[in-house]
Amino acid sequence: MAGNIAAAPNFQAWTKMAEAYDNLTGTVKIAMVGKYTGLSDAYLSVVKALLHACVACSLRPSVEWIAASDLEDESAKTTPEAHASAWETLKSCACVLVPGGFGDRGVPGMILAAKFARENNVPYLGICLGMQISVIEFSRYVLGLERANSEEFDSQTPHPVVIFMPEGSRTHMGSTMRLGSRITFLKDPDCVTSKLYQKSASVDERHRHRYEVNPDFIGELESAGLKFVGSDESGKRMEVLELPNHPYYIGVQFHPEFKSRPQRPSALFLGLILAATGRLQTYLSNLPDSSLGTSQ
Ligand SMILES: NC(=O)CC[C@H](N)C(=O)O
Repeated sequence: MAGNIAAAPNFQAWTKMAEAYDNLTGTVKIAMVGKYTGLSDAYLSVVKALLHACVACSLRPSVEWIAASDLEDESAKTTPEAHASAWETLKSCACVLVPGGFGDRGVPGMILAAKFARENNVPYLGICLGMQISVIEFSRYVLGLERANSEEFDSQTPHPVVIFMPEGSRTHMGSTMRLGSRITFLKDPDCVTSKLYQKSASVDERHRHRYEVNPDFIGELESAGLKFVGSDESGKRMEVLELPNHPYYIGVQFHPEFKSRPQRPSALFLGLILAATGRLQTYLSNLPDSSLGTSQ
């Protein structure tokens, strides 16, 4: 049964990558603003996706964990040292990432982090909850809807910019949770997201959420400058937002970290690291030839 004996594994490419990583000297500081910052395993896929993207850029990631609640105004009164240090750390980073999450703890701090990134041209990637945070932030501070919120955090909000949109899927399990791989259509071939995904018109990424951007507010948000460049096949579920005229400001309802692999970094994590190090425009203008081989 010689035919069934596995060939000796070929670790050449892996060894080369590991050796290259051992010799990397440059680092990039990434502010990770979340709820469970004491539990880095809670965001393991995100941390690995950052590593894959950084290695593709010949850099080491330096992940700076910021407890979102330390950024809040309330913390300036109750824990002034933690507040000062959280802001100092945020300001020292080359980019900001707000990962997925559930529940309202830390949400006001995440909103402040998204506002800081938007106003100061700091590259930002918001994943799932992080995208919803961007929409709340933009609604409050650009549209002037002071109490804009997600129904998840304030069921009485007069401006529900993020709402529960049950799907009742016959093909996907998960009760009220929208789970699994779904196709996102990118309508504008010139948007940064489409370019990063090798000029794709659609991408297939994984989901894990209940709430979505309220379709009733899309017109108002877009007129004020926030662009929804990706949606599901119905056109009603927003999947990707971008802020044009910003070095890199992207929010995604899906979780690009789950399909990231060593040597096949997630397109959007790669974009974040390239933008954080001032290399995004060169990379985009040289596509497709200089592609770093992303995961889709
Ligand atoms: N995975 C997430 O970030 C979920 C975001 C939000 N809590 C929702 O259910 O829609």
